[in-house]
Amino acid sequence: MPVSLYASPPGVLFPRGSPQEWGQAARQPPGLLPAQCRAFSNNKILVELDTSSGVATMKFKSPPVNSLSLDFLTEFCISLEKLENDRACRGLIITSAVPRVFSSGLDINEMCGKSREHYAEFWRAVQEMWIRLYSSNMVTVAAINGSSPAGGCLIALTCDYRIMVENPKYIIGLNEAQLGIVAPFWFKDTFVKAVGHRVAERSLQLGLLHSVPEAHRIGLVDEVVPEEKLQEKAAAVVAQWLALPDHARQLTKSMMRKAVLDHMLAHREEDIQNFVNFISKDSIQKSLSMYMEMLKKKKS
Ligand SMILES: CCCCC/C=C\C/C=C\C=C\CC(=O)SCCNC(=O)CCNC(=O)[C@H](O)C(C)(C)COP(=O)(O)OP(=O)(O)OC[C@H]1O[C@@H](n2cnc3c(N)ncnc32)[C@H](O)[C@@H]1OP(=O)(O)O
Repeated sequence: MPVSLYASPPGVLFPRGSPQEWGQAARQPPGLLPAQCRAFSNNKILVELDTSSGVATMKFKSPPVNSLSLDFLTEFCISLEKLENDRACRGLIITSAVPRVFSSGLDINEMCGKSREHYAEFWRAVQEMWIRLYSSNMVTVAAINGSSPAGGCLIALTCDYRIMVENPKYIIGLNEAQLGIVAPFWFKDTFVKAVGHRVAERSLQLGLLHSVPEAHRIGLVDEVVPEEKLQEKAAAVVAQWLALPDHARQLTKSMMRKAVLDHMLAHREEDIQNFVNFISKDSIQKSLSMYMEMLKKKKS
């Protein structure tokens, strides 16, 4: 019997009315999926669950860069909840179906020129995503097949294990400072838990985006593999972790993560207010607009 880490995650988020057909298996033409495979999908995420191994693969499919918009975060949380409640699912591999990008992090458009109410709703969704993934009973592995700045890196850090594809063009890190914004305390805590205080402090203050070998060296990713080996390696890692009795692994995970999770849950409302006040400042809005301009110019 799985042990519930946080039996009923402090949900807030789910949208008024549910526009998508979420919760229904995708209507696959017969024969496309093996009998032991179930799938569900929405606009931004595809999930395939292999019921024989108990492992689901979640693929982000929101081009061009899998940015974490409010819609994306909502769909992400709904799919996590669905898997968490499915007794057939014990492990989760998170990866991208968009070439060269795992996730570009929070959608900057959600943080520019919107109302305070919108910022609060958006930030609550970001928190919810992190709470659900960080407290998940499932074994979670990030199969990072592209660049993964800021919120994208946070998703990877929140998993139990990170495997990244070796590619000289890919980068990963919490680069918030480069945008003139500040990684909140629970991003920082998650990062510190993975790489240690000194490495995290330097990386956060400088807003560093690390190459894949460097990310491996500092412990930000656990393993580096060629692209063609990624899925096989991720499956092997999940199988290794799932070989342990669920209750022992889950209680250990809960114990290791409790302090960080409790700290966040205790300061959740305050954190939303901090975010809203911070992001509403004219100077921060200007920094974000300039950053978006810079991204667009880089292309031309
Ligand atoms: C003291 C109290 C503190 C309280 C807390 C306060 C604040 C905390 C606040 C926020 C925390 C935020 C965390 C974040 O996640 S912020 C987001 C940071 N993300 C980035 O910096 C990534 C930017 N993107 C890239 O570097 C590249 O796009 C990437 C390497 C991912 C891919 O490169 P590629 O060359 O393939 O693609 P591009 O041509 O650059 O992009 C295509 C297209 O997509 C747009 N875009 C990219 N990233 C984002 C994004 N994060 N949000 C929105 N849009 C994005 C890009 O502008 C291009 O658009 P277009 O030109 O085609 O229209």
